[in-house]
Formats: sequence, C-alpha cells, structure tokens
Amino acid sequence: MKALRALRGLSTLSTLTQKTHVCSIPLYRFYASEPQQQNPIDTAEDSDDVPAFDSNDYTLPTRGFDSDAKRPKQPTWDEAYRTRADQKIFGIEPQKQSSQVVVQDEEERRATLLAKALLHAALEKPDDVEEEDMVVKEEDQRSLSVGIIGAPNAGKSALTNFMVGTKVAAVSRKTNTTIQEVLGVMTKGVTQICFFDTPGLMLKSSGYPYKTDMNVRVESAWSSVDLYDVLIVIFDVHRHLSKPDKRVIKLIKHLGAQAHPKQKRVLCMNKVDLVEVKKDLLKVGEEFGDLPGYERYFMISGLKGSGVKDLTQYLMGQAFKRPWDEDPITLTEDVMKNISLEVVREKMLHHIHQEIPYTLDHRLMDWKELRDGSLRIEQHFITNKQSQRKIIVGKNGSKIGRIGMEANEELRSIFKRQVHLILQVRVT
Ligand SMILES: Nc1nc2c(ncn2[C@@H]2O[C@H](COP(=O)(O)OP(=O)(O)OP(=O)(O)O)[C@@H](O)[C@H]2O)c(=O)[nH]1
Repeated sequence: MKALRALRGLSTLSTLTQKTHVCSIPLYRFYASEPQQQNPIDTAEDSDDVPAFDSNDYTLPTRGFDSDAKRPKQPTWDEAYRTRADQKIFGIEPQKQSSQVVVQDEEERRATLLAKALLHAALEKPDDVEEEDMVVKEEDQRSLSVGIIGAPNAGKSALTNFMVGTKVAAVSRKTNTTIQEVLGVMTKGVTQICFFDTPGLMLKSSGYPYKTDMNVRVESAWSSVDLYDVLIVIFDVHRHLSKPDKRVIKLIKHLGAQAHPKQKRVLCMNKVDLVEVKKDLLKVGEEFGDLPGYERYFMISGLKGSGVKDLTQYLMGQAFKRPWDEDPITLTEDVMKNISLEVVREKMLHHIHQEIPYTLDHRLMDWKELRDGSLRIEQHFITNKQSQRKIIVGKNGSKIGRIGMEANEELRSIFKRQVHLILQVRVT
C-alpha cells in the first residue's frame, strides 16, 4: 500500500480529520436531551450558547428506516358495533375474524417484501447475484486513484458526485465550495476507483500558484497532484466559449506538456449541456484536442451525465491489479463525518448569499452513534463578528432553521438512518 495511503498523508483529508476531531470543551447547554427552557428560535438571535438549530425541535417526515415509525392506524371504533351497523345500514354480511387476520398477515408480508426489495436496491445488489459472488478476492481486485483538478466552479464536485453516485462533495453556485479533498469511492465488479476532488486550484495572474493565507490547502493539493494514477483536468467549456478562460490556459501551462511518467492525464470539457450551438464544441475540441501530455479528451456534462459513461469506462480500463483501499459498502466514519460537514456547508452556501461563508470556521464538535442506531451530529459555525452571526441565524432563527432542516433531511437519506442534527453559531 499503497500510493493512496501516501497520497492521503499529503491530502487535506488528514487535516480535516484533525480539524474535526470531537472536541472536549464542555458543551453544557448544547445538549438537546435537556429540557428546553425557552424556545430556541426565540433566543437564537441573541444568545450563542443555545443551539440555533436542533432537529428535535422540528417535525420531519418519517421514513421507512425510522424505528419509531408508527404502524398504520388501527380502527378506533368497536368492531362489534361496526359489524352491526354494516349489516343494518349497508346489508354487508359480517366477515369471519380469521379472514381479517389473513388479510392483515398478507399486508405485513407484502410490506416485508417491499422493505427487503428497497434494501436490496439501496445496496445496489442485483437480485440474481449470490452473496458469494459479491465478494471479490484480494488477488482479483483492481484499483485506481483519480484526481480532479480545475478552476473554481469548473464542476469538479458535480462530476465526482455523478460518478460516485452519492453526494460527497458540496455543489454550489458559488466558487470554492470544496474546502477540502473529499474521497469518493466507486466500486463496480472487480474495480474500485477512488476520486479526489481537489479544491479549486487557483493561479495568480503571473501563472504561479498562490502561497499565502488560506491557500495552504491549495498548496497541499498542488503537491499531491502527481501522485494520482489519472489526473482529470476539467474546465467549463460554456464559459470558455463566451469569454476565453485564461485560468484554464494558465492551469494547463502550469501542469506542463509532460505528464508524470506514472500518471495519465485527461482533459474534460464540462458543461456541454449549456452550449446551445453544438458546432461551437468543435472549435474548443480543435483548440484543446491535441494538447501534449494528455492521453484523451472528453466532452461531458458532469451534472447531467452526458459523456460521463465514456469517461467512466475509460477509467475502469486504466485500473491496476492492486487491492482495494476502501470497503465497497460501508462508509467509514471519517467519510461520513466529512459528508455531514459538506452537506451542511452546501445548504449554508445556498441560503447565505453574502461572502461570509469563506471566512467562517465550520467544525464538527460531536459525533455519536446512539443505541437506537441514530446519529447525533453537532456542528458549530464560528465567527468573530456578531453581525455575521445575525445573518447566519436569520430573523427568529429562520435561516439556520432552513439550513438545518434541509441538511438533516439530506443526511437522513444518505446515511439511511435517523439523524439528530444540532447547529450552533458562535461568536469568538
Ligand atoms: N449546467 C451544468 N452545470 C454544471 C455542470 N457541472 C457543474 N455545474 C454547476 O456549476 C456550479 C459549480 O459546480 P461545482 O461542481 O461546485 O464546481 P467545483 O469545480 O467543484 O467548484 P469549487 O469547489 O469552487 O472548486 C454548480 O452550480 C453546478 O451545479 C454541468 O455539467 N452542467
């Protein structure tokens, strides 16, 4: 092992793990299990030690996996009276008790079958595949590490999400939403592909990478670029057509004409769905088609999926005979923590339109798997300005409430279990 482990060492994922470790500061009044003295929404604007959002204060629709989900309502009337009324008013002869039981059993059986089918579908295990066939021996395993690099907003996260099939990286209309590398894993047959969604690597106008301030993470991404088996360089072809994108030219120049000897480089012209005159794509194809150092180029829409199948097939073909790095089904706790941060961050970016999200410290403070299988996740947004806190919390807690509800709902559907999400906005 493993190029990938070495790569991880370099990647910001490890920084994330350190950054998001469960903090041991006393979180006295944050615990939702304590009786709420006041409605948190009433106080959310003024006090920062009461949870700004606690999913326990909201009624979220229950789902199939909810252990507390109520069974279908039983009749509240007395069956004997109902039978007599049916007989007298509608002339319906009473049914034998035993057949009612049979009908109920049949319904339960069907519900069980449906639940099983849904579980099967969720695990993407085709019906005709036996359990033994799902286990791939280590000596048969093939794997590939893929880095995706491009200017901010080029569509790296959307492409990763589409290929991996679950929402692992925040997708947003704003730039630089990817604050750290998010590992996405796609396992098909004997092949496993690990995707690394790099932060929007930026270049100064001089064509050199930034070296200062928040760009420590960017530096880390630059230094790990050569370690991937395949490097996907992606750019927004729609944007490039309306106004040639100098950042793309600079990025390509910076990477050089020669790929690392152990690496294959491909170019992805993304967002083709936005290009109305398809002939225009030929122009870009001509401009970038023969770039030295690039093995292939693909015209894709990472969001809508066109061309992604070809890209996936190409990547599958590049995989090496090498043991997998990740369990194909179980999400590791670190990945889940990462997903929880990404989902909340994405919702925040969607609802807060000011620039503050980039100056905000966003931390995972507590992660607990409770006895009933549910997850308790507590995250804090930390700012040094009271005014920023007010914007994030919103009037009567409306903003943070929306963010929290949407994130909670999405996390429940990703993790397939109940999630108790607590969001806190603190001023330091
Ligand atoms: N129409 C269309 N929109 C896309 C496509 N790919 C991405 N987008 C949109 O472009 C915006 C940016 O996409 P992201 O995937 O977040 O871009 P990114 O490169 O990861 O951005 P950073 O994290 O800032 O580096 C989002 O609004 C996406 O929905 C595409 O193929 N077609």
